[in-house]
Amino acid sequence: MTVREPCPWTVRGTTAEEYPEVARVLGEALLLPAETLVEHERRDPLVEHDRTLVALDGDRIVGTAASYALTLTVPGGPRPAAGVTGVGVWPTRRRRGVLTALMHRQLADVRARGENLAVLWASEGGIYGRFGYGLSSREARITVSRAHAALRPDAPRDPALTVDLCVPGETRAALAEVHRRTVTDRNGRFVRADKWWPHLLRDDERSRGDAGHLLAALVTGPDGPEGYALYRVRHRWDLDTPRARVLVTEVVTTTPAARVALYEHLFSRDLTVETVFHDLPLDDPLPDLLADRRQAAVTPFDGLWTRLVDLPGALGERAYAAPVDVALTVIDRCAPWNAGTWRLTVDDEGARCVPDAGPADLTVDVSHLGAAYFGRRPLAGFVGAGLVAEHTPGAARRLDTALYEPLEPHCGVDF
Ligand SMILES: CC(=O)SCCNC(=O)CCNC(=O)[C@H](O)C(C)(C)COP(=O)(O)OP(=O)(O)OC[C@H]1O[C@@H](n2cnc3c(N)ncnc32)[C@H](O)[C@@H]1OP(=O)(O)O
Repeated sequence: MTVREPCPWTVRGTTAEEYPEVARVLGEALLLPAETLVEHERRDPLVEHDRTLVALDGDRIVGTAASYALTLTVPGGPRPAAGVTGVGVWPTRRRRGVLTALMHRQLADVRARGENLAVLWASEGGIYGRFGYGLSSREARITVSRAHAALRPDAPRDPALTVDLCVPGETRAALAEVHRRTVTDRNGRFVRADKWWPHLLRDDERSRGDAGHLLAALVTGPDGPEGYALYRVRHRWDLDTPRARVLVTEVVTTTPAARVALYEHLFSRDLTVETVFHDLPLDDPLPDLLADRRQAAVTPFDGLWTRLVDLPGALGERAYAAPVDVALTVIDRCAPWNAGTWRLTVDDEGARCVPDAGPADLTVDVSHLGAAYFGRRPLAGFVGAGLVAEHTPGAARRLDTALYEPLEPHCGVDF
């Protein structure tokens, strides 16, 4: 894939005072009311203005790109990462290189901050590959009809657990505690700083849509909270027949029994016909817990895109499932410091990635290494597609074995 040369747009940082103008461009780009963005930000600040970039046409802002400083779970544990967000270009300035200019500057800034990775949720699948991002996770929407929601008799149940229905804002400390204990359970999750909660628990008319209030089902055991589910009920009657739906935005648990207690609570709401889990891990245990696993309708969707900002740093700070010694020629058109041949060695002394004179075992675009980073999108698949060149037979499989992670990644929060 070709990448434009960075175009001569001026890109600079911005300030909190300038946010209404940033929101004007971003809102128009994302088809959101700018005043809503500004109002949310005024009430519950989330934007990191010192990490927000704008592109200028004269003195007018025509493009924006921002990021959050995240502590992201990756194979081996939590690491600093840039959570890229707030990307938008004014409609009459598109396809003239504004985004390209923003992406180049942002990559350089992220690298200068010492963050080896950047991740994002893409509005469209065709945008970010050219900038070195690869789709690294798939998440799932799972729908279960109430008529077929019985769980297996041997699903783990704990009579010591209680489930209570709470106002989310009033039980935020318990939710945060449960989330904190589970953040390293899955790659792709990030430590949820306090400022995220008002956004995730927002319950105004806009966030409700045509559904009811946000509810928190909290599971508590003898030693305190063990899990929660956030959900709304969308009420419907079809003549004299109730047809409400339970819409679940998050399920977080510290034990299998707490998870079962929450599923049984969600499936037990009278007057409902089905439960829709908007974002679960692709390998969530829910289907296996059903008496008939085929009754779970699983729809995968794209999760995080990952970018190795500093390639030797990102590969060197990751944990591996097996030893490996492989030479990679890396193509990186946006981050020239990554381009060239590198030797990745994983042995008893740990992992290191250093420049190498070659010859290479594989030639790979940095976006495919980003896709493979969470250990669930094998490079062998890209070799099969003709997108990664394998010069040493078996090299991709050996690297995949080292990169392998047993669980699917799951971020769960579209930022
Ligand atoms: C992490 C997030 O915030 S995701 C949200 C992203 N924002 C949006 O979707 C808002 C609506 N869209 C926009 O604002 C703009 O169209 C953007 C930001 C997607 C692209 O901005 P532009 O300034 O037009 O991009 P730019 O001109 O730098 O294009 C670079 C290349 O990407 C391609 N490209 C740009 N947008 C798209 C797209 N949506 N789909 C496929 N290719 C695209 C261009 O064709 C160009 O290709 P080329 O170099 O081969 O000619």
